[in-house]
Amino acid sequence: MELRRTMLFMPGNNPGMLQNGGIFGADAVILDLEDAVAPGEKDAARLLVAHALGNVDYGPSEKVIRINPLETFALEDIKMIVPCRPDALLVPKVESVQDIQKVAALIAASETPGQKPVGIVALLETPRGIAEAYPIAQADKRVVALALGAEDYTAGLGAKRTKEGSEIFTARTIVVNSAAAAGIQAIDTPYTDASDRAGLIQDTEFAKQLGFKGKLAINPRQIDDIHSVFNPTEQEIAWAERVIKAIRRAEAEGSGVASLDGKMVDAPIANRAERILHLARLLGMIEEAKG
Ligand SMILES: CC(C)(COP(=O)(O)OP(=O)(O)OC[C@H]1O[C@@H](n2cnc3c(N)ncnc32)[C@H](O)[C@@H]1OP(=O)(O)O)[C@@H](O)C(=O)NCCC(=O)NCCSC(=O)C[C@@](O)(CC(=O)O)C(=O)O
Ligand SMILES: [Mg+2]
Repeated sequence: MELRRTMLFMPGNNPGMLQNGGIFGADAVILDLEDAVAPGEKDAARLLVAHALGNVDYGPSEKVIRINPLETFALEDIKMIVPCRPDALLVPKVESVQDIQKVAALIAASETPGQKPVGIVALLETPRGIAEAYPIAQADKRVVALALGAEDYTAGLGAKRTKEGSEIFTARTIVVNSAAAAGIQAIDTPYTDASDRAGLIQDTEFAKQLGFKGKLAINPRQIDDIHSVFNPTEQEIAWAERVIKAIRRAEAEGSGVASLDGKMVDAPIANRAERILHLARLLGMIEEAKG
């Protein structure tokens, strides 16, 4: 599975940001054709984003384009953008299985022979989208992640948006559970105050605790802080290695349960340890053989 600890938005009509977006080390860059671009600028932004895909080096960052909703400019976006070989499309305001199926069919019709299949990240940001989260997550094999958009969502609810986020708790757990049930990733809503580092870290820690695998970002300053929350710590890696050793020892003795520092270690705990070690390996924090 791709690393998507950070997915950095950049407005599709801002040549400076599109040019530099690859230098910040985000796991994914999102070139935005939707809400960051005014209706009158959609055609120009589409051309600019297509040009950036062909000419800007985004390094190892996954290249994701946020298209417009199906009922507005999605068709034009997909026709021009898909042949430029993005890795995935971020589809906003997804509300149903049919939305995903329509986008998947349009992508298939625009892919060129031999092209790596373009994935879909479904952005759930309406009450109906949250209500349909699991069917959406497993609507098509192109769907690689669900993302939560809390600003549009709380506007749709008529809820007050707060810093501590109690109004989005239910939506967050629904998104995480639906993604996990479908075997794909859940990506958390952006933290919109780009100057509030402490708030960002706290919000990201909570998202990680709930099971999110990454967070949307709006400013390059947010990237290192989000990564450091999602990266396993040295202590977590050491714990995971000890858990795996303990469970292997127990298995050799014919048991599925081990004791580590007086605490029970069994299959789900070993699975959690394996996930930590897998992430640590992906990040080059440990070598292959150590797991
Ligand atoms: C937030 C702010 C205005 C702050 O401005 P500031 O001026 O304070 O930025 P500074 O930090 O001072 O910039 C220092 C240097 O970094 C460069 N730089 C900044 N940001 C960069 C970037 N993103 N990519 C590359 N480069 C960047 C900048 O060009 C400068 O470069 P240089 O001049 O060379 O020094 C700015 O970051 C920004 O515009 N962000 C993107 C906003 C955006 O895309 N929003 C739409 C997507 S969210 C969304 O839609 C979610 C949702 O769907 C969710 C829902 O529904 O809930 C919804 O609907 O809301
Ligand atoms: Mg939105």
